[in-house]
Amino acid sequence: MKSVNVRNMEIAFGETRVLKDVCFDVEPGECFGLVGESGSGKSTVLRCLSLLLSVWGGEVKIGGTSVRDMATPERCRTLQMVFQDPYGSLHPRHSVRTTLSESLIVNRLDNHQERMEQVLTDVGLPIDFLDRYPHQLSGGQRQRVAIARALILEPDVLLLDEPTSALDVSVQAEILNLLARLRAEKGFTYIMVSHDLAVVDHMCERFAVMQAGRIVEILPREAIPGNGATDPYARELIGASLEYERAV
Ligand SMILES: Nc1ncnc2c1ncn2[C@@H]1O[C@H](COP(=O)(O)OP(=O)(O)OP(=O)(O)O)[C@@H](O)[C@H]1O
Repeated sequence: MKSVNVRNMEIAFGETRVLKDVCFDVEPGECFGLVGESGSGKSTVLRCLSLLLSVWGGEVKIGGTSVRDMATPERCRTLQMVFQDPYGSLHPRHSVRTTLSESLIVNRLDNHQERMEQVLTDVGLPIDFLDRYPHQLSGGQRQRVAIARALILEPDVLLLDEPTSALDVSVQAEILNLLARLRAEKGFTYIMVSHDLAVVDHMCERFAVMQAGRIVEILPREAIPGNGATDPYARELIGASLEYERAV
């Protein structure tokens, strides 16, 4: 299990400063949430962390090593990302076998068939799904394949960018339960972006509230039910979510 330490992360697109002095620490094996209004910079934090965006200021350490000091194969085996949209993130003409074996080939791992069968079993899919294509899968099954693709390199840290928000409500709980089970079994550290505080309450030990590129408060999940936030924006966000839940 590995810790994640983010220090003074900042990035600008043109003249617009999108992240400003973002700092947080995630314990080994913890699930840490990022919440906040649309455009506050949550996904950008994950994209900087994973070096999908490379030109940013500050430092990220995973298990004490700076992500910038890791060679690409080491970084891929340390940190993987699962995206919101399982339709967009899988290549439509690649079978599940091709999708999973690509990472194994690039990272020069052996025992492909055994690893692919194990990872499909881990995400609760039958082994004969290896020969299916994305259009032959439901939304939930596609997201399971996307999770399998992230898991097959046996990373320490998973970055989850709204992993259930593109799915039907009935499937969301299944995927969240799968992610919770995998964390318990494999000791992953999760950083999870969500706009849904009920999901954060279910999954995360702590969460950061972001507004306009800054973290305004870091709270334990226990702060949600009684709205224990002190920052005015964080109080407003939690208050609105509690009100919504009472109304539905
Ligand atoms: N490559 C880019 N070029 C220019 N601006 C960008 C780029 N990527 C993100 N932004 C801007 O940065 C800001 C933060 O975007 P980001 O996607 O991180 O927000 P978010 O909090 O994840 O929002 P949402 O909840 O809607 O996904 C937005 O104003 C967005 O338009």
